[in-house]
Amino acid sequence: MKIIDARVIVTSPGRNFVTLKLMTESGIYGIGDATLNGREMAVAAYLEEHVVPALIGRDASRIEDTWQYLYRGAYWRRGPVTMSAIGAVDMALWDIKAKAANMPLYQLLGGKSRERVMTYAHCTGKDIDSCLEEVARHVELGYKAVRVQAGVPGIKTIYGVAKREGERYEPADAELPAEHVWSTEKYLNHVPQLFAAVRERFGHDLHLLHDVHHRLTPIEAARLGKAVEPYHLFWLEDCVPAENQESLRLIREHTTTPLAIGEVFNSIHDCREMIQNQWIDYIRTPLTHGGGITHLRRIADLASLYHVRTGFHGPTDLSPVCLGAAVHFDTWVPNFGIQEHMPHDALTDSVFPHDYRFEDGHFLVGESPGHGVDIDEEAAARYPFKRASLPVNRLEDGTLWHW
Ligand SMILES: O=C(O)C(=O)C[C@H](O)[C@H](O)CO
Ligand SMILES: [Mg+2]
Repeated sequence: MKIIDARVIVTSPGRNFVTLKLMTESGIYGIGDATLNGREMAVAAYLEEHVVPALIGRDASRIEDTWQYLYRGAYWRRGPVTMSAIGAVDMALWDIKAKAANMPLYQLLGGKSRERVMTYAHCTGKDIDSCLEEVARHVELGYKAVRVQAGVPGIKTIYGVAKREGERYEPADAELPAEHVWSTEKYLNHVPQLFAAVRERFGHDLHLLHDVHHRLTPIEAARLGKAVEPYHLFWLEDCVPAENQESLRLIREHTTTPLAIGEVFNSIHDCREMIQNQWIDYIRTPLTHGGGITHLRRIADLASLYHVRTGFHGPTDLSPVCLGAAVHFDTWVPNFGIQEHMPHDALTDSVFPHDYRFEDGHFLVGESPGHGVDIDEEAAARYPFKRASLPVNRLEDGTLWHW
């Protein structure tokens, strides 16, 4: 079954998405998500200029060979742009293979390991009280797990908290990077109070998560991990920037708070040491940025040997195509932990019709052949690309810090 055509579709129904559509001679097509927030056009150009020409005429059924061809064949291995491009091709090829087999993707991966996929929502508020209201609202919606982030007194703009009350949080909120000011001390003093308040009101059954968003040093992360131990977090996420995998060792030696990391990783080599040393509990690399199903399967298998479970990144800046494929992966993968869920808005959902469903705090996988997500190209064409950038962070003295 030869690939006869490929289209890179850039659309912005509220925010930017890059989608790869591969057409085969049999009429079956596959869809892959190639969205890299704030750097969308780099992946679109990589696909259009360097990948698509090499795909035409290839056998769509040779998924592994195509993966190796694009990875080894580029000579320049790894990196978010390369791996997102490969991820989109891989996702589209698995979609084609599953459609050709007339099976939902999870069947092709090995069938169901579970009936439903636990997911967590984001609860944010400008202060602790409004955050508690958001937790109450999400408990009401059925969520069994929530990520809790609140404004910190003395910090004007903080990761994870919407600009205005009632608005959705969107990190890429300006054409050029907005500048935020960060104070580690103010943050570290505040977070334990937030979790004390959540546990006091909601008890210990609800799973609680928190995203540090790479802002601490290892010893500061160790301090935070210890401070929140009484509140039994499901995980503490991205507590340090992790180019240096060894830095996770120190944190691990000091705290029993479970650690999740990896939403900015794109290869097994980014997390190999931390998995093999059991310094983390959850690996978050998503299908799009991590080279697709073929590569994430390899990461998940390695992780399973060391009691590390998956907790895929699932923000609104990955398209419903990535989320749909992830729900299939999550339904199959034996060492599943949790799936992030930042709901897309109705406009995005209308551009990407899908058959996964949310019910009672879980995703339910669809039964249509493939990964169950499509793109309405006519609708997509109505929303042209709009440049949007992620913010940068500075310490109070002006030093550029991690955002
Ligand atoms: O969802 C999360 O855990 C994030 O950290 C979201 C990121 O800030 C976002 O995807 C950046 O594009
Ligand atoms: Mg995160």
